[in-house]
Amino acid sequence: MTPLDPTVVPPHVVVVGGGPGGYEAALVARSHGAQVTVVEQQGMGGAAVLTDVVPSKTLIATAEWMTIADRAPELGIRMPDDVVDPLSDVNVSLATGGIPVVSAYAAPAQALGGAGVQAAASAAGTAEEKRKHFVDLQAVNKRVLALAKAQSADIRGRLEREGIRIVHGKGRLDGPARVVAELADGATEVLEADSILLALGATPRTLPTAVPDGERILTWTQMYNLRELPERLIVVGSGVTGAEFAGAYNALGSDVVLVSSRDRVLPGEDEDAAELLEGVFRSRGMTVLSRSRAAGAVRTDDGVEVTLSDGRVVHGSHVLVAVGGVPSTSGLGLEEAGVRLSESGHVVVDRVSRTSVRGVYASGDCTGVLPLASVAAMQGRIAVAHALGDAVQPLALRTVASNIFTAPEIATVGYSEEKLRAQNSKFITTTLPLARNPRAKMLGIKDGFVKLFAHPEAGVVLGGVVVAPRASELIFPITLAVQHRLTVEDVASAFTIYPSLSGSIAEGARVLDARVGK
Ligand SMILES: Cc1cc2nc3c(=O)[nH]c(=O)nc-3n(C[C@H](O)[C@H](O)[C@H](O)COP(=O)(O)OP(=O)(O)OC[C@H]3O[C@@H](n4cnc5c(N)ncnc54)[C@H](O)[C@@H]3O)c2cc1C
Ligand SMILES: NC(=O)c1ccc[n+]([C@@H]2O[C@H](COP(=O)([O-])OP(=O)(O)OC[C@H]3O[C@@H](n4cnc5c(N)ncnc54)[C@H](O)[C@@H]3O)[C@@H](O)[C@H]2O)c1
Repeated sequence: MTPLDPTVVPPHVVVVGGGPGGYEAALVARSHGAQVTVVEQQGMGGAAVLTDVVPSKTLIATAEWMTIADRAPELGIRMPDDVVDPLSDVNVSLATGGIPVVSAYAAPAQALGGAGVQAAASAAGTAEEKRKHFVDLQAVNKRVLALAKAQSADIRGRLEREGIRIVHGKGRLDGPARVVAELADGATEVLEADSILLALGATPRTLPTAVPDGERILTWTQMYNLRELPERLIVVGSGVTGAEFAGAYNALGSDVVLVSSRDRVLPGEDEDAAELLEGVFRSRGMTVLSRSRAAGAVRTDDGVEVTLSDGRVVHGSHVLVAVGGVPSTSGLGLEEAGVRLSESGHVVVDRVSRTSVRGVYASGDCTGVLPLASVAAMQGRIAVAHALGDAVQPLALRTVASNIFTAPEIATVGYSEEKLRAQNSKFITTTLPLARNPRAKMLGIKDGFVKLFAHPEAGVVLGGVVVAPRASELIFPITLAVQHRLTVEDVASAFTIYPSLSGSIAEGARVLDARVGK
């Protein structure tokens, strides 16, 4: 970015909202020489850091260890329960010299330290019952919240070090060039701005018939206050949020019922990946109620009752309502200032994040473009670059990589199969099941695949899907290929480690390369 002329008064950029759509932009504007104020009502990092991305992925990190532990017996690690019975008990003690055998769950528990997985051995009960003894949800959530708080403090510190002013309060527009911040003590502060960036984010959508009480009927932002593992968690909504929480709690040991309004979980995602995940969910004991809409939820004496629209009633100890988000755009003077909102309440923006008002930009979840932290940050960066007169590349969603943090994870980049078919594009594709990959066999991984799409004549990689543990890491070579329009030959000719999961990506590229031009 070109720095501003130091002899002129720097422009004042006011950012409303300190999530990824706001704070990244603030840093860019500052590095460009602008005077920058961020108005944030909750905490720096926004919902992404305080309630959404960071806490959910931290919780999932604990759940992931439990999933890994599930594979342990197949890898030759014996559970104390396998050996602790009246006859074998003595043998075990002798064989280990009297030292207690480390539980299959204990290895991850020790590595996790304070992450809430305990190594207590249970002599009896189902797998789920045993897990409950191992997961100390209070400790898990304590870690989750502490990590989120620390991350928020890090971001705040970084912004302050860069000379960005942070105003703790609720911002609203007063015309097209002024933000009024309502401060915690009831006072207001008026901020005149040369450019305004609205990075307002979204909040959980709730159903009027299932009002969250923070104890039994919960939104995802309230899940981290749970002190004990829910006996039976009903998750309403099988979008990414619902699927991630359902998978995590299932792995932690809750009995989970997933209420999915569609034919399959994860509507809009790669069909094969979604089907595989649903199969894995079911095989792990989760109940998936397909084509089932929740009509409402009420508390009972000892739990909750969710009524489905067809009249069926599902009983549980807790219900998580994960039915999407609502943009935080109402009551902030946006329309009064001329900012156009869509019917859903999202701020309408173009590809350089301009709203309908000159000098007012918007980024992130409040725009509804693609609700991902990475996209929010990119929109924010583009917005301030444009506002400060720099040359910008309009937002291109073709190369966005995303990941669903279930077990296995589902990572995608580039064109999806659905999109390629919908636009009648010519493409070739191949799917390599991970079960055939030597490293996967060694690791005991059976569920997953690598799928690639390429142009049939040019051989250019158009997109890909990886379903695997840590698919979020494995997708990167495909992202590079899509970003830089590499061909399947380029990918196939690069060395991969033997044995490695990424070997399947190169192998897939080789399969497609053999078909290019045929
Ligand atoms: C459970 C869950 C998990 C997710 N996991 C991932 C993931 O793994 N990876 C990923 O890329 N994305 C993930 N997302 C999506 C991601 O959280 C969002 O795309 C991202 O938070 C958007 O950033 P943002 O800056 O637009 O909004 P937010 O992060 O919501 O931040 C907006 C901020 O603005 C503040 N604000 C709003 N109005 C005002 C006002 N009037 N005045 C002052 N401040 C205001 C809010 O309090 C908030 O702090 C997840 C979402 C959910 C729900
Ligand atoms: N790992 C990640 O990157 C990640 C994680 C979570 C969320 N996100 C982002 O947040 C966005 C929103 O995801 P989300 O899952 O919160 O919302 P969503 O809108 O994608 O999914 C909500 C689901 O709930 C269903 N639903 C609505 N009402 C229902 C009812 N009464 N009964 C049963 N089902 C009902 C909808 O049909 C939909 O499938 C995603 O598009 C994603 O980009 C990303």
